[in-house]
Amino acid sequence: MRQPAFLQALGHAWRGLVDVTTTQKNMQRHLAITSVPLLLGLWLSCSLTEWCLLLLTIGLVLCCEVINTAIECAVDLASPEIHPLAGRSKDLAAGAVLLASMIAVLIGALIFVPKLLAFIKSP
Ligand SMILES: Nc1ncnc2c1ncn2[C@@H]1O[C@H](COP(=O)(O)OP(=O)(O)OP(=O)(O)O)[C@@H](O)[C@H]1O
Repeated sequence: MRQPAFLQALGHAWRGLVDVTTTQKNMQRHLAITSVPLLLGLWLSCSLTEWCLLLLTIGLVLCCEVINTAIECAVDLASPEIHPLAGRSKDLAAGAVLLASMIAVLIGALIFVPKLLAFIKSP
């Protein structure tokens, strides 16, 4: 029996997530680093708003990495040989990941540094 179109699309999207997680070292690094703010958030009792901000920024970085990988695949297919535009396209996609990561670090610092300082100063 054929699956409904929505379930099929969900299956394709899930396959993409499994692909990027199992094949991309950078995605594995992002996922490993993600455990740091999650554990800090639990330990330092983040508020609901802070959790929303943390999850949004983590999601932003992970989504950028998925899109970066998709662009790399498409560029490799369209231009397996060296071409300035192919290089530019990959650099731009990687730049998006870097930008999202820098914003994530900044937001993490804004949330956790005051909490850590208060923890250190507390008797
Ligand atoms: N076809 C190409 N033409 C010109 N430059 C390229 C080409 N492919 C890759 N490059 C250059 O090499 C860099 C690294 O590309 P590569 O495909 O190895 O991605 P990567 O950064 O190693 O990503 P990942 O580690 O996620 O696979 C690109 O950012 C780009 O500057």
